[in-house]
Amino acid sequence: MNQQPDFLFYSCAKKSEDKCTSQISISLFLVTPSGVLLYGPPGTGKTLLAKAVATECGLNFLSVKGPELLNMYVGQSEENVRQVFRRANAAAPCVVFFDELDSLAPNRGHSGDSGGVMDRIVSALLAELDGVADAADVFVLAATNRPDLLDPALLRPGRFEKLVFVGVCEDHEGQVKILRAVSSKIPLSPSTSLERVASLLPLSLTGADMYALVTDALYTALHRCINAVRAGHLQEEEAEVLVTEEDLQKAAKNLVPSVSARELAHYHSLNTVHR
Ligand SMILES: Nc1ncnc2c1ncn2[C@@H]1O[C@H](COP(=O)(O)OP(=O)(O)OP(=O)(O)O)[C@@H](O)[C@H]1O
Repeated sequence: MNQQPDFLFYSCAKKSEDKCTSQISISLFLVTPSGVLLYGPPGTGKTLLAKAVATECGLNFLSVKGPELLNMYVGQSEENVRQVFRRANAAAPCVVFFDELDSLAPNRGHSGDSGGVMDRIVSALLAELDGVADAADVFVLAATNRPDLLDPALLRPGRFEKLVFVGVCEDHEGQVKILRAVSSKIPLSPSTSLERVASLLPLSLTGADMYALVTDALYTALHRCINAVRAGHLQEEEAEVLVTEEDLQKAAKNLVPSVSARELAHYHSLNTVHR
């Protein structure tokens, strides 16, 4: 099964407004006792989505970055993997989320380490995943930017059987929703139209790019405010930082998408392979 990207883009931005997305997330779990693998370019909201799923389902959330489990001492990395599952069982009902899964479970025999350490970690992970399939209230989610590097045994039934592609936003409507979410804590001038700002954006931006855009506009507004106080045009106590539409438009002009067209095409080809 492969969910369409739209639901994923909007799931975080719309979390509080639209219960429909969370219902999709919940049903994703209810229909599958196995794990779900989120894959796609960096910064598209895979981690956010995993957190949103746990929150919406009212489950505990245990997040582990793959490289954190790697250890130089013999046998310790495998033990770290087993410990994560022990902690997940203790925290059940719980979502355990493995970020950067490719660093933990590369294709066996191709990882290039001399002692076969990575192979043993993958085997330990597979054994734990098989065990978790029997535990009704521990759900496994993982994310990767490189699904092509993963050990294929991970994708077999009962393990990460469901693959979900999380791509960039491909319409301005979706971009407005993400802009709204990432600017929710920023003082925007009331006349700002996020629709007009979104209409200037290329359709290849990740959520993280849009967060960078809004932060850039905030810095411009901050500098304006500081300069006005320094020049004596404003008293410090009456200075108010307000991000205007012009600030956002300027940031939009300077923004370079973090994922190139070539990389996007590569992810789309992977999406077709895993569909
Ligand atoms: N759909 C979205 N809605 C709102 N904000 C988003 C969205 N996607 C990304 N962001 C912003 O980008 C930041 C990074 O997102 P996140 O860490 O979830 O991406 P990721 O796909 O897990 O990245 P990586 O692959 O590098 O781990 C978030 O903290 C948030 O500010």
